[in-house]
Amino acid sequence: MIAPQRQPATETIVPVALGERAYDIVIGRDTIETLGARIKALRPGARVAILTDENVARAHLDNVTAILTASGIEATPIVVAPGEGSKSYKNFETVCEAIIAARIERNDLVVALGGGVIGDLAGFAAASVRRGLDFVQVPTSLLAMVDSSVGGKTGINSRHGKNLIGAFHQPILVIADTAVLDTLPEREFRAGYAEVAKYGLLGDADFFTWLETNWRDVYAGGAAREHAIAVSCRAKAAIVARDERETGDRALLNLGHTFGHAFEAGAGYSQRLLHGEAVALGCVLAFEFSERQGLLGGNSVSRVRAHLAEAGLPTKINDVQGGVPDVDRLMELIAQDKKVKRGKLTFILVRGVGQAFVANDVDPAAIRAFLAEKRGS
Ligand SMILES: NC(=O)c1ccc[n+]([C@@H]2O[C@H](COP(=O)([O-])OP(=O)(O)OC[C@H]3O[C@@H](n4cnc5c(N)ncnc54)[C@H](O)[C@@H]3O)[C@@H](O)[C@H]2O)c1
Ligand SMILES: O=C(O)C(=O)C[C@@H](O)[C@H](O)[C@H](O)COP(=O)(O)O
Ligand SMILES: [Zn+2]
Repeated sequence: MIAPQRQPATETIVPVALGERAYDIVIGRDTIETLGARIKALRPGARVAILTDENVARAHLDNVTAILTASGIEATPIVVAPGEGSKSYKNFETVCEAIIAARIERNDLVVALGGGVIGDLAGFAAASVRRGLDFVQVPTSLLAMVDSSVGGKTGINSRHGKNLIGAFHQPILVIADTAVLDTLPEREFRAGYAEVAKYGLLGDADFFTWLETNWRDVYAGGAAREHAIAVSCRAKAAIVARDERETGDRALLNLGHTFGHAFEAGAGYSQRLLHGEAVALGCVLAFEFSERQGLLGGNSVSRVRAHLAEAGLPTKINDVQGGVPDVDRLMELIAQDKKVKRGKLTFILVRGVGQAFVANDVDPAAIRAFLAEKRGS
């Protein structure tokens, strides 16, 4: 029986149906209050290491520690610098050593308290220390709530490209407390919205239409925001449940990412271009490229561009602070994408809004010419 300290007003539970690796995503205001009780119910007697970053620690670490302490759970905090640069070999070592030093053992847990950077880093450390520790995701950014905390992709970046070192390692629980978003900077919220819109673009035209009408309410908070988070989590959970390790249509979740990841790497994994911003731009380019390939007509491209731009996201290469690398470097980065097989490029292309598909063997010359035109070189 789970007895939370303070009962959240409403909570939505989205199950991720992965057999013996199944878990719940618990969504709603104040759901973080249930963290201690839920951990106790899932892993009685476990101690935890909480990985977080400096910004999230300032806003939420004391509260989370108090919630765990109230349930009799001993917690050791590990705090890293904020930002994409923290998904590095150096931090991976620091975090693994800190988990080991805290004597987190196989019956214990790692808690990822933060955005996608913390979730990816904590998950990879948990997958690796003592050959695998369980972990809990407590996402604190919109992006982490709708995407990175779900599905078990964990990892760090390489100079050759994004997320090239990592593991599939599912969390045992995800607690997405929407109240935590009250402290999230606006630019970060907008970046997370790109991944929300992605679900509409890749497979749910009605959701995209709903977002076109209701996005301001999603930004404002309240019921529309919780609805958008729940729809996104349901979409991701369904895809992950049928293709956990991306042997098939999980790749749809990569819409916009092949272009986007190359731009992020090109920006040195810096604040010049956030992941969600790169995804927004990448989605527009995926629609434009698909149109160029004769795959879609009508007003889809202008619709997608207009919506993402009005939501405050970059939609043109010129929107990237400091620009993007030259085409040779972009093609080098794209060649390292994890979807590449024997040198053949895979892109997620579209036949319309909500109609994405996995295109294998996309002509590199066509991508190169398209990028050269788009960056004006
Ligand atoms: N594993 C996956 O399936 C998956 C999916 C999507 C993205 N990702 C990864 O996620 C990362 C991006 O995640 P992100 O956008 O959350 O970035 P992030 O983790 O850098 O967090 C964004 C920023 O907001 C701050 N922050 C987070 N929550 C806050 C809060 N509640 N209050 C105040 N500040 C807060 C952080 O300190 C950081 O500065 C990328 O590395 C991307 O590759 C992974
Ligand atoms: O969960 C997935 O699968 C995704 O592709 C979600 C993406 O939003 C996310 O950015 C993911 O980390 C990208 O995966 P990668 O395999 O291209 O690194
Ligand atoms: Zn992403």
